[in-house]
Amino acid sequence: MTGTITFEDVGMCYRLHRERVRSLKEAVLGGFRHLREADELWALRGVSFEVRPGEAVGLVGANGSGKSTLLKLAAGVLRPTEGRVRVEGRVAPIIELAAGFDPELSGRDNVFLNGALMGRARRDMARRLERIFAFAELEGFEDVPVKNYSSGMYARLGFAIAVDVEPEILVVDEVLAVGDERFQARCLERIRALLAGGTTLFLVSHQMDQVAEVCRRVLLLHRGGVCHDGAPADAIRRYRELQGFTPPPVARTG
Ligand SMILES: Nc1ncnc2c1ncn2[C@@H]1O[C@H](COP(=O)(O)OP(=O)(O)OP(=O)(O)O)[C@@H](O)[C@H]1O
Repeated sequence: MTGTITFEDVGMCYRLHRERVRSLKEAVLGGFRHLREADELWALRGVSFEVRPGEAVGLVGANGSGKSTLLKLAAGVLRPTEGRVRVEGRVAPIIELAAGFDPELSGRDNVFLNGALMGRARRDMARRLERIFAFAELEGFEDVPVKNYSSGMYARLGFAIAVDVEPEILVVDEVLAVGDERFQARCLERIRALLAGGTTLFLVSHQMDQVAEVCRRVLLLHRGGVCHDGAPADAIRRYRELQGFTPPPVARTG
């Protein structure tokens, strides 16, 4: 069904190349060369779940637990080493700053580039240009190469493009944290409007209040596996337990 994301026993293994200096004896005998060793790192292993059309699912976990890797698999940017990822519907990924952007090109040309990456015709994107720059509040920056944008401006443009193309699945990685508070509020408002229209949302965030506000279900990742899948309050409590974190007491007034 359109808007569905299915992971079946998914594993993702990265190859890491590490440089190791040989011992003095090895170096003298073999010449001063660095030895390259290939190590495997399983960022995800045995991950299975299904996100149904119109669901708003949060993804939380400590740094390095595999959240971005999981989103990149859902967005089709990565292919799993093992298992199966099935995505039915048009995905608009807002993955990481500058993903899908060419820094040398102008903001306008990057809109066309991003549109093409999401399978949109140039004519279609031309029709959307003005609205995209208006939502991003970047009028006047259409012809500036995006390498001269600030990180917040990048994030604004990326978000504005993704939400304008009416995606069936919106995949959002942490970018909301980059925009200023007012822009974050506008992004959340737009996300809610898309959810009301039936868009599926997959959201990574370290801001637990944001996750609890937008999502009805949360997956908690721990060392590359899903260790909780359920109501946001329970997942957030487990997450904090795993981190050994107790939120500070709320200050009382009056
Ligand atoms: N391109 C890559 N090559 C090698 N290892 C990688 C690559 N990308 C991620 N990793 C490793 O995979 C693991 C999971 O990384 P990932 O970025 O998915 O975590 P994350 O939960 O999104 O972290 P964060 O909260 O810091 O963004 C980490 O150990 C990381 O070092």
